[in-house]
Amino acid sequence: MTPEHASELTARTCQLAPVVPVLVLDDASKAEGLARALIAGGLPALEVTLRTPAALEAIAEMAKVDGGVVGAGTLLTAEDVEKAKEAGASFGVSPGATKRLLEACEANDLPLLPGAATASEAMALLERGYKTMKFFPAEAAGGAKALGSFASPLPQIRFCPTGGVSLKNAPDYLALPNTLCVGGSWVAPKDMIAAEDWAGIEALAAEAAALSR
Ligand SMILES: O=C(O)C(=O)C[C@H](O)[C@H](O)COP(=O)(O)O
Repeated sequence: MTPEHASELTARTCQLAPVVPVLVLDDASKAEGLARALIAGGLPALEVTLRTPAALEAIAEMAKVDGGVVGAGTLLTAEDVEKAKEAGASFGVSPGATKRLLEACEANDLPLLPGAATASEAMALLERGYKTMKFFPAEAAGGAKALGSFASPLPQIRFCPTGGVSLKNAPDYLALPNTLCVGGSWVAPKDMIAAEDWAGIEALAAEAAALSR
């Protein structure tokens, strides 16, 4: 998969809703209920981070749920890419970008939303053909003000800011010309997942889905 094609596909995924939930699952048995709640609330694109032993099984469970598009987050290695693809991930997300990771995603046809925090990192990805990127760590890297400043010199790049994004500050990012959506974990709190509070999570999702772009 070329970087250009990957960016077209990840841009489409980012445009499904204003927010892409960033999910950390410790128990794969919660995956289906969580996916159904988020999709019912209006957030079909789901990023399951590869930070727990349950993550790959959770991706496989979520991939079976109609109406969703499940991706793998926190991709760090070529092995992560291969396992995520095998589990049924439709896209990948990474906190940064290395040559090996980019090569693995391109070779395994996994559309990647690669992370970038600076103009130089964004330029290096652009040079390779990526035009849709994650701005991470968003708040720590300067927030909406910093991301907005990329729009003039780098107008061809669109971003999904994640890292410290919340319902409160999401509108600042979504108002930017170079932001497609935001990513955040606030819509699926660990305690609500553990309690299987699917109605509560659906309500958080609906609140996020109502954010205007
Ligand atoms: O590791 C990745 O590939 C990521 O996607 C990083 C996550 O987007 C952020 O860690 C989410 O940050 P919070 O929403 O503040 O919890």
